[in-house]
Amino acid sequence: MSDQAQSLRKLVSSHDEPASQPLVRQSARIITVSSGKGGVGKSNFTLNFALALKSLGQKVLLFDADIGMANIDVLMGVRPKYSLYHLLKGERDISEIIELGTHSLPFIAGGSGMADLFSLSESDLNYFTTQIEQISEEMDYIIFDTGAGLSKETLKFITAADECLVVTTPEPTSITDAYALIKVVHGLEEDVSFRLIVNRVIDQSEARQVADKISLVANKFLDINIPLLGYMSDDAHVMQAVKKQVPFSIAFPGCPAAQDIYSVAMKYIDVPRFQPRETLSGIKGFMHKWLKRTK
Ligand SMILES: Nc1ncnc2c1ncn2[C@@H]1O[C@H](COP(=O)(O)OP(=O)(O)OP(=O)(O)O)[C@@H](O)[C@H]1O
Repeated sequence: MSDQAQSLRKLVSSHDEPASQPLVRQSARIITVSSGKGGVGKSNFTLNFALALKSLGQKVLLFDADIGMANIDVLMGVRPKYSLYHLLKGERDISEIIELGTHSLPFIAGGSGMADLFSLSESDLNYFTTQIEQISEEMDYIIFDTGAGLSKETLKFITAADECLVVTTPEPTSITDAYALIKVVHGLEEDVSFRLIVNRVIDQSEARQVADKISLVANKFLDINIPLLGYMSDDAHVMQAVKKQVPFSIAFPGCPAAQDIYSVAMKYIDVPRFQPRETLSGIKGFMHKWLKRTK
């Protein structure tokens, strides 16, 4: 095993996995978290969802792919030394740009490098692909926090991934925009599956009502099901945690939103996979599709 592969393994290894256990892994599951409308709680959900999965023993890499508004580092109160920019400029390799955030969550800060990602030469793109494929072998999940809306860059990430978790609130504008996102992505790439996260709800039945509305229309016009993965309560602790720059599930572990996020993470890993594992395209499929749309 190369030095780089060894350092990556060390970086992502979870405390409950014995060092001697052989790692027979398939490619990581590639998830994007997105929303039609901005400001619906997508980044807070993504970060705390990744932390919850990690605390459940999963190996997770969080990739801040929100081009204009990368702020995962701000939510954790950390200042990353390196970002994607340094990888793309050939100044650092992939293991060096993976920063450790709250509770040692591995993440790649987006920042200015994200824009460069879309104007790389063929050979630089190949280098980026090889680097990303290398880390994927060490992960269970790679989660991309994408920008909100229908920008070309966001759509490239979503259409290349295995699954998109769509975050919406119960507001009609947010619901309409969530459906618009699903419709556009589905029109571009039918293989992407969707699940819904309804944020800022009073209770489960409100989340169910929102999910039913979206599912009904998606069923009728797109002939697809959009299951509800889970919800997060409207909870003042979220804003307090944002101000403290500590993820809410760590700052206030017993708060309603934190309890909800753990339920979502447990459901995510417990429920039989939405697609059988063998049919997932994994990082190779992701990079193939992503490159196709980037060239
Ligand atoms: N469950 C919640 N309860 C109460 N407030 C919330 C909740 N979720 C999010 N918020 C509030 O919404 C704000 C925006 O959240 P966040 O930055 O996660 O949204 P976003 O969708 O990622 O935004 P952007 O589109 O700018 O990337 C938070 O700072 C917080 O104040």
